[in-house]
Amino acid sequence: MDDDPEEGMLGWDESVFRDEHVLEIDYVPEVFQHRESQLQTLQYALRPAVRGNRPLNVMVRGPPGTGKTTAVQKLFGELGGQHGVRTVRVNCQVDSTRYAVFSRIFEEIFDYEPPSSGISFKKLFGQVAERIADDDEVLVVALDDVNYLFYEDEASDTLYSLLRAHETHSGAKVGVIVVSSDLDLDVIENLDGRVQSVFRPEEAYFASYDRGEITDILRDRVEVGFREDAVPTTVLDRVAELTDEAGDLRVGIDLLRRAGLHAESRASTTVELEDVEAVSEKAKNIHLSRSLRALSETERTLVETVADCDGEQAGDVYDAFNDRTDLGYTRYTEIVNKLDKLGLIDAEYEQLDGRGRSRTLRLTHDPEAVKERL
Ligand SMILES: Nc1ncnc2c1ncn2[C@@H]1O[C@H](COP(=O)(O)OP(=O)(O)OP(=O)(O)O)[C@@H](O)[C@H]1O
Repeated sequence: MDDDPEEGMLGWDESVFRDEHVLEIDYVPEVFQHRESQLQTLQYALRPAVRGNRPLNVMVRGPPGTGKTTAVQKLFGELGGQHGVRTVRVNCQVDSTRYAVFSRIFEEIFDYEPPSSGISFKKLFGQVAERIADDDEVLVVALDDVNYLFYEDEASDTLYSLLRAHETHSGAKVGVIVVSSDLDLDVIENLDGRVQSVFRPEEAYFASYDRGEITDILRDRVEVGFREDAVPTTVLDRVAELTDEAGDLRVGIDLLRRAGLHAESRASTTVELEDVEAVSEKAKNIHLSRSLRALSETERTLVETVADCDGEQAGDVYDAFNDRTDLGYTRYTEIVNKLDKLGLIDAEYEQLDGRGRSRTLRLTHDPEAVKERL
């Protein structure tokens, strides 16, 4: 029929997907390949907790999309079933002060929010510490995206309170996992001496996946997420290639989902290369959003400034940045280098006629797409 609204689409009951949910961003995968040594480090550090003792602290680092949060979720899933262990994951982008972190821990422990009428930190802390000491529980706190606590200058105080809880409440045993994708942030060096002496974490480094690893991981997703034979190897390989270029596994997972939806929209029961190409720009933006989200206020201001002065020389961009922030040239150069390393800008030296060399700053993404996400 000419005017059939479903013409050109798969029917509502047909799909390329077997379980689309596994391609959603908050899905915790059943199979977690290529992170064995990192999981071992975490297990080694947390093992004492299962025996009722204070665990070792851990610092989890590595570029975006390398499985850091997933590793913590998997481990907490296992530990949460153990008697006498309490695990709490705090997203520090949402809870970026010591008070907010402890409110979140309070809520997890008591199953209700602390009174919003503003109880003092001392009281909030006291109730949390008393409860775990009384229940003889070991508390393991993961501070995910811990860089936000540093931006707010709350990291030392937060860690200090967590790691020294036993001094005011004997029997309160707490271990901390800090998670950060900010590779420039030297977590330890930025802490007060009084915290450094008690923190001393084990390190678990999550390196970027190589092309083969990306393909393995995406193949697992395809197997559970798509109907048999819906995604040919050529398509999987192309998705892996684009994911490798973007350097973030999220891009690959999003690309698979979008390509599947695109195939359905043209009434195909198999995903083809044309579906991948049609959605690849959109999928890359998921990495852009994630990268921008992890930046501090000042770093974002510089991204915005570069968006406004795209292709201009570093000195001119600095003048515009300085107008907005009042920051000096040294700090400016540090941020330029960081954004360059993160792949958000290209800072390339160019020869100026007879005037030596200067860096030219360009965004690596479309300035409008960047501004929309700031
Ligand atoms: N080894 C793996 N196997 C299966 N899926 C994975 C693996 N590593 C990462 N993923 C998937 O990739 C996505 C990003 O992973 P995750 O959030 O754990 O990364 P991250 O290192 O914490 O990133 P960020 O630093 O940006 O927060 C998630 O959807 C996750 O399911």
